[in-house]
Amino acid sequence: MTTVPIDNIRNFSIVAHIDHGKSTLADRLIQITGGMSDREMAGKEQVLDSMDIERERGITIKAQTVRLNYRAKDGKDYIFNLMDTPGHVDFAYEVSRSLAACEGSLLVVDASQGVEAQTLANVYHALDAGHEIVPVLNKVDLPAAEPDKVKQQIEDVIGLDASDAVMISAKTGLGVPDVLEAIVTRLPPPKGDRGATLKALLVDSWYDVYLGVVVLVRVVDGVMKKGQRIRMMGTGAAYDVERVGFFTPKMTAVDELGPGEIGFITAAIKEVADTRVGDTITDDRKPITEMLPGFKPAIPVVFCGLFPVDADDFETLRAAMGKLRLNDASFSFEMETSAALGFGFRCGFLGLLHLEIIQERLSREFDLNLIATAPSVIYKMKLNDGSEIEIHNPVDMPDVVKIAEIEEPWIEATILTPDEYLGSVLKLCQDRRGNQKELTYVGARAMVKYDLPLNEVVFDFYDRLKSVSKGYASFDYHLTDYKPADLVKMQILVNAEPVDALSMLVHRTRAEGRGRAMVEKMKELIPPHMFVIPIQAAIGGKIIARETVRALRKDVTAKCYGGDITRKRKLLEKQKEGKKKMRQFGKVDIPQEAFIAALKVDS
Ligand SMILES: Nc1nc2c(ncn2[C@@H]2O[C@H](COP(=O)(O)OP(=O)(O)OP(=O)(O)O)[C@@H](O)[C@H]2O)c(=O)[nH]1
Repeated sequence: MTTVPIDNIRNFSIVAHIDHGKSTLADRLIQITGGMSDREMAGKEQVLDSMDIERERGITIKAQTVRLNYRAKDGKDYIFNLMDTPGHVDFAYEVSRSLAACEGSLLVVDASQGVEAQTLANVYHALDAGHEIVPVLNKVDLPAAEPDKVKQQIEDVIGLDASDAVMISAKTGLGVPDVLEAIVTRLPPPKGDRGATLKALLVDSWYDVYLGVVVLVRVVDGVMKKGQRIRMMGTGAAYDVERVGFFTPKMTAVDELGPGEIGFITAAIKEVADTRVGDTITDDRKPITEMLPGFKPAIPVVFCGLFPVDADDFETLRAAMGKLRLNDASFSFEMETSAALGFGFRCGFLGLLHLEIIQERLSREFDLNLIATAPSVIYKMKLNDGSEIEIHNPVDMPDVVKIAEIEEPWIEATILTPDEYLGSVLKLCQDRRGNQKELTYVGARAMVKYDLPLNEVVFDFYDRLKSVSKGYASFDYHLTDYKPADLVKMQILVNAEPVDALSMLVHRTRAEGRGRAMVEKMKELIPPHMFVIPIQAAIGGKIIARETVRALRKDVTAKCYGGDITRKRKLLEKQKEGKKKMRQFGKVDIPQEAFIAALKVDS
């Protein structure tokens, strides 16, 4: 294999709002440049995030890269490294680190939809990474496409020159060859010195069942070779490189990667945790002294407890979480016990979507039936003795008399919505204690910026936003700072006993509404017992809402008149099955649905 001159390399990402056609375009580029045969492509839509790769890679949110060969109109051969980036707000961190390995981005905007919240968020990440950007208007085959309007939006809202935007239909293939030429002529090649000592960026790493830990690298200077002894500067660990290669998207082995190239290496690295994303890799024998800028670690911001419905599943749950964590260092968990729910885990996530993905995978792939407690954010508490603590589980909150001040995290949210839903969107943000910062228009759509407490967003904000805007509003956010807040710990008492899994920190002004909604939901879902069950919401000793489940004597076998014994047994079996989905709490059986419903209520 001949080495390619650095000037003939182009490293780029595709940034877009969800559904604007990023994966479809990536597939087209792979197909045209011959990265996969038509047969391989057929029936395998969306190569970049297809289910098999998702399975192989363990998790869809991981960035990955594909190398493409392209002979341009100038007659020269180019190498493209196309780096995939996740689209969702929770993974902004992963987007930034993928972008750090490239010099340019294709900004894909659906010409029938226009600029959306994540178009903005992602393009700003690309600009922050110093990228050259080529705007691409997709879906021009649709009758509703309005490319001229969308070009204007890109200029007005983002401030990018869109006069040379490439017009394409990733679906039909129209205009896609122009994208390939634009990559060559409008994106810059990487810079790097082949003769210098090895300096490479550790972009990502994951566990592969056959190869062990695979590390994705971007070589900046020098050459990464098979057999070379490398050193990870951040951790200080040294390894002998065993394999070097790239993805086409199939794994292809080579002897070396030169400056500007992106590919993978394997070495005898035991665990993904031994690699630090953003670390600088150098030659162990003559190490460089200055590290690359690196990244801030992704820190969990949303926490919740996950408990198996069936206590016997605890070990299975622990093993399943361990497996998921292998390829997702931003997911954290530690053991937790709850009087109501038994043994489980306190888990940390990058955001609500991340939480949903993990929960969904635990139940789908590991067949686990789980109860999740109310999501919580990290609160900072200043205590009267001058110390400061961080609380991410309401159960750990110290006695109120010891607390001098509580601070909660705030976010800045950007929401784009068609004008007709603006009123409802503003009301939703206002109800969630938001402060409006800006209201402008992007074509016919309103763009609002709100400061919101993260604590109010973790409670079904996405769902509410979608429902009040009939799915048309788009949303993006980033954390800003901590602000003092008048928060109280609200408890739910069933039969006069607090259910720890349902305690939460809420703003004082919102406590009564939420407490009322929760007890009402619980009342509907707790079946009548042989005694009266009071359900109360309380702050400290003060009851703020109350409902009562009336008593009922329920004899399921009474109907059988003592006659048919098999029928009687069947009924008892059935009742036992029903019981399995219940949590025994004191003398009361609370069905799993009651926990879920109580935590989902909106007030
Ligand atoms: N009509 C038309 N539909 C397209 C075009 N490009 C993509 N689509 C469709 O738009 C939908 C979204 O495309 P994707 O490629 O999955 O979008 P994405 O941006 O990768 O979305 P995520 O993977 O969710 O981030 C799919 O149903 C595609 O078939 C196009 O040029 N024209």
